[in-house]
Amino acid sequence: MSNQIAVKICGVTRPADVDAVAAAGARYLGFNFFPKSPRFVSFEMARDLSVDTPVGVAKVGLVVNADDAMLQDLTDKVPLDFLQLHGSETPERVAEIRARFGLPIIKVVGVANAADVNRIDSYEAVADQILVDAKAPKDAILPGGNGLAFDWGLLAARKYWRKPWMLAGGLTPDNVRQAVLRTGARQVDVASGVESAPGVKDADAIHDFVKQAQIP
Ligand SMILES: O=C(O)c1ccccc1N[C@@H]1O[C@H](COP(=O)(O)O)[C@@H](O)[C@H]1O
Repeated sequence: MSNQIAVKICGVTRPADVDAVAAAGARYLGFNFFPKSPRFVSFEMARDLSVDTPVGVAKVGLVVNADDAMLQDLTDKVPLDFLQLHGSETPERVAEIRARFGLPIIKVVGVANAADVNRIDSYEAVADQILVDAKAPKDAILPGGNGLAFDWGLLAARKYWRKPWMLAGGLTPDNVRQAVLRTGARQVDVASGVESAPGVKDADAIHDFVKQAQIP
């Protein structure tokens, strides 16, 4: 039976992580190309991990305000299914990347208040999916992957967009069920919440997360 709530496990770095993601029944895995992340992988590492990834698991490349040269090199070297834009890319830049590199785009919008939720509207026409994440604190080194949740109540009035969307930010095996029930999300994404240490994925936690995300 396929999982009704699609799960993305972001920031895999080892072949064992790919195996754990596939065994748990997650729909997507993410390779993180942001150099300051503890989950960073080189293009070569991601290409090797891609070979191990079963066809039923979509490979997402996470980049932050990447320029065309970086994206060209990335898409030449790594067989990705999606690009996840986790920076301050404008709707115009999202449309440009989508047209130039020919991959579906997951655009991340960081949310801390109702105005941030309204910003999602401007990306609906240009992105293939929206990822609603907690907005990173101003002094944070990472624009995501900080294990911070936002007030899910902010989505109460506006959780139905025309494009598929994912919920992210501080999700764990312990809170993902509540998050799905509170927000109506059909897709969820996690990085730090399934790790034993920053950048080190835990197979049991991945399994638990995917299981807990499913509403009986
Ligand atoms: O995980 C990272 O290191 C990271 C770095 C830069 C941008 C985004 C990053 N991760 C993404 O952040 C969200 C939420 O992460 P968490 O579950 O709260 O740890 C997730 O979408 C990752 O894709």
